[in-house]
Amino acid sequence: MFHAQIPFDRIPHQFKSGLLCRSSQSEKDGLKKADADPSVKAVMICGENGKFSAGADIRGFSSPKRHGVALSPIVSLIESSEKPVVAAIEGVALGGGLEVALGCHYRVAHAKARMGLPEVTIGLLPGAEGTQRLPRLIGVPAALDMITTGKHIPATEALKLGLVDEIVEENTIEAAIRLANKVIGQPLEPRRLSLKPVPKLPNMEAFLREALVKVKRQARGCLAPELCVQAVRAATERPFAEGVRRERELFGLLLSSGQAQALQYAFFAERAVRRWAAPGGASWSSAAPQPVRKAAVIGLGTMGRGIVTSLVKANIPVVALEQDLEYLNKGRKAVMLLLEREAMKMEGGAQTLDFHNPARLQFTVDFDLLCDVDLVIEAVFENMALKKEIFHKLSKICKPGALLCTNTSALNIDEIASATNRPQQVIGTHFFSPAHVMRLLEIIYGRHTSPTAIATAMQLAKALKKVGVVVGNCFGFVGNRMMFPYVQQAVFLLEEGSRPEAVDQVLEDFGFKIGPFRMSDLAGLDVGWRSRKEQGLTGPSLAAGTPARQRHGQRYSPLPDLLCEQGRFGQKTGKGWYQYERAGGRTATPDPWLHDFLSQYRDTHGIQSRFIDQEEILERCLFSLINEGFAILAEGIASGPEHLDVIYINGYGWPKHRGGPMFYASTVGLPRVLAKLQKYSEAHPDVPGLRPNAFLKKLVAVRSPPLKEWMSYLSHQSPKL
Ligand SMILES: CCCCCCCC(=O)CC(=O)SCCNC(=O)CCNC(=O)[C@H](O)C(C)(C)COP(=O)(O)OP(=O)(O)OC[C@H]1O[C@@H](n2cnc3c(N)ncnc32)[C@H](O)[C@@H]1OP(=O)(O)O
Ligand SMILES: NC(=O)C1=CN([C@@H]2O[C@H](COP(=O)(O)OP(=O)(O)OC[C@H]3O[C@@H](n4cnc5c(N)ncnc54)[C@H](O)[C@@H]3O)[C@@H](O)[C@H]2O)C=CC1
Repeated sequence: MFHAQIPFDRIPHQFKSGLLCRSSQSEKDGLKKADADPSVKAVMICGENGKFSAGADIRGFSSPKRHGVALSPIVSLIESSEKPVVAAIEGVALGGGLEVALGCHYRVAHAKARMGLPEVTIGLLPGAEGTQRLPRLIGVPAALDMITTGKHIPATEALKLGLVDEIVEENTIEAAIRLANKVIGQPLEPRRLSLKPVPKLPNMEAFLREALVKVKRQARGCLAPELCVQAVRAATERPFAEGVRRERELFGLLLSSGQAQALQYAFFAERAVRRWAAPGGASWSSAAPQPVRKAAVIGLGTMGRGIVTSLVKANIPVVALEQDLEYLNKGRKAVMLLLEREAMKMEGGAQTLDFHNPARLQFTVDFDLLCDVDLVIEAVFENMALKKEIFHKLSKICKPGALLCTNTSALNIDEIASATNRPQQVIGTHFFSPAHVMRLLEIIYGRHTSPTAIATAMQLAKALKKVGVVVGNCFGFVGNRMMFPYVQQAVFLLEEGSRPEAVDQVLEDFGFKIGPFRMSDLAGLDVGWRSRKEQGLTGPSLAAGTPARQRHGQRYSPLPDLLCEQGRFGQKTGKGWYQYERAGGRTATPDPWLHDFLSQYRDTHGIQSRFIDQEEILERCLFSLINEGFAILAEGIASGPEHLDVIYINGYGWPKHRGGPMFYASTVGLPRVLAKLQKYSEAHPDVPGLRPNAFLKKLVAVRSPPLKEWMSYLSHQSPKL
């Protein structure tokens, strides 16, 4: 028996999963030796440290020195061996790792192992013949599903699909050796996947056509899923060797598309933001979280019900509190409905949801029941006075160590904390709607927030399977602050001659899941209206004689206020920027009433309507958002551009294959972003959001360094960090 280990010479620090090395020379030599040695009757391939392989080192793909795909010859060599080769899969077999296993004649997996071809998620396709072998082994529908989604499947599912021959609860390597000994002398031809035909489907052509349509619709401009379908199609239409040539061609296309780079940047950015840093030098490496054994949520409206659902799913006992019995019953029904749906989705899986047990989920109107919780998340109306009243109460009732979190979307964390006797334990945990679905958790520290509180909130994000991003305190924090100028531009474009459907189309074509007007209709126009009234920008507190389209000397559009005054709150009222089939309807159709309203508005204010092209729509919306991003970086509200990008990808539907707004700016080129902002700012001098930020100008002046170097060009260490 010869035992080959996948070489692990490029293991990133603190990472125990093996990554394939570029040449894999030692493995190649070992296999050749085993084949030539008559005393070796069979070969077993396994990984190190309980992991088969997580595939190639992703950092290697962006390296200019990288040439071609070096793994295919090894996979072919394994497959063509005259002696049976058995893969012993423990931990993970992902990407190139699974492709190696597909080259083996037999596969044994540990029951806890996971397998997948995640290349699509980093903008690639399985480039070591995986798109050709997998359909031959498990059939086109299952292979397409794995290859186009990149999902990791558990060993039990792999066994059902026929991806592995055997699963074991205990020693995988011994089981693989046992199997290898058993099959010595048996013919290998039927086990060589490259020689097998792809199992036929009665309607293959129609199936592939439909798969392509579905994948394209979901991909929103991301190329990799579409090219994955094309590669699998090649497996169904061409002999193996030609299919491999096509796979290689498509792999090359993706590698040079720019999207792969953006997706790989996003992969590492998501991991980089875990290493948070805050004022006074506190950071992820020094601060330890407190355990959260029991939590409470106050307010069971849109956000609270999703937050409760998230906590229950993470197995954290919850007390859910409302202001009165009527709201409580409404909230309880909504939470139960969400949990029942979640339980249905989890049916058949290893985990179950225990939410009928009052020890796990309790509904109440009694604040005294919060006396023993470790953490409270407040999600009541966005009103400072109300929040302060609640936090004051909490600081009296909750035990001394309890963390007090607010889900405010924009309000000042320090002011909320000032109502308590423990400002060091007050922190913003900004969930995104729907809170049980969206992955982002923006974590906002105030002036007094302790490192332990930040570490605990980050730990909570992890427990909820969310991406926590730590940011500083300012109006709107990072995500909403960048969103304000974006939405503002969208509305200004309507004033100047565009229509909601035209603006949304451009941004949806760019890859956003939903354009700004459809988004406002979904979220409810009344939310922003209430906030503007509180800020004195509209409503009864607006000083008499204030010009309709100006506030504090800056351009202001009263259009959203006017819609709200007409009772047009969006989907909930059946009318907003669009019309809907009924109140609560979801299908947006352009509304002739709105078009007339816009023309009358322009006439009233003497605005000359003009045609606005797609380029201007895109640039004014995106570049104003990016410009705000530079301001946020310069003020030290976020530690780096990666934070802004992770926030936008996970909380605002920014297309991941464009890497986030700041990465996108770097691909467009900072000089171009600056020049365009200058141009638009000259045309609209009363719009501060278009005035190029000083940090952007500075970066251009120093010849636009790569994104990872930007922060080193900030002249001062920001007071926030
Ligand atoms: C021969 C060369 C050319 C061949 C070309 C043929 C085509 C290919 O071969 C194609 C490929 O394989 S592409 C790579 C496919 N594999 C993947 O996408 C796996 C990505 N990783 C994961 O899913 C999780 O990290 C995983 C499930 C593995 C582990 O999750 P955890 O939650 O336990 O850990 P993480 O926090 O995600 O990761 C720990 C550290 O490792 C870094 N890392 C993970 N996967 C990496 C990878 N594939 N390449 C480079 N670095 C990787 C990760 O960034 C993190 O680093 P630190 O933040 O510094 O700790
Ligand atoms: N709706 C959204 O998309 C997002 C909202 N947020 C923020 O989350 C918070 C909640 O927003 P929504 O859930 O949309 O509001 P909502 O209006 O849907 O729900 C608020 C709930 O709080 C309850 N409440 C009010 N006073 C209370 C009290 N004294 N004690 C207990 N419960 C009380 C209300 O009865 C209501 O059910 C706000 O601060 C908002 O800015 C944050 C992210 C997104």
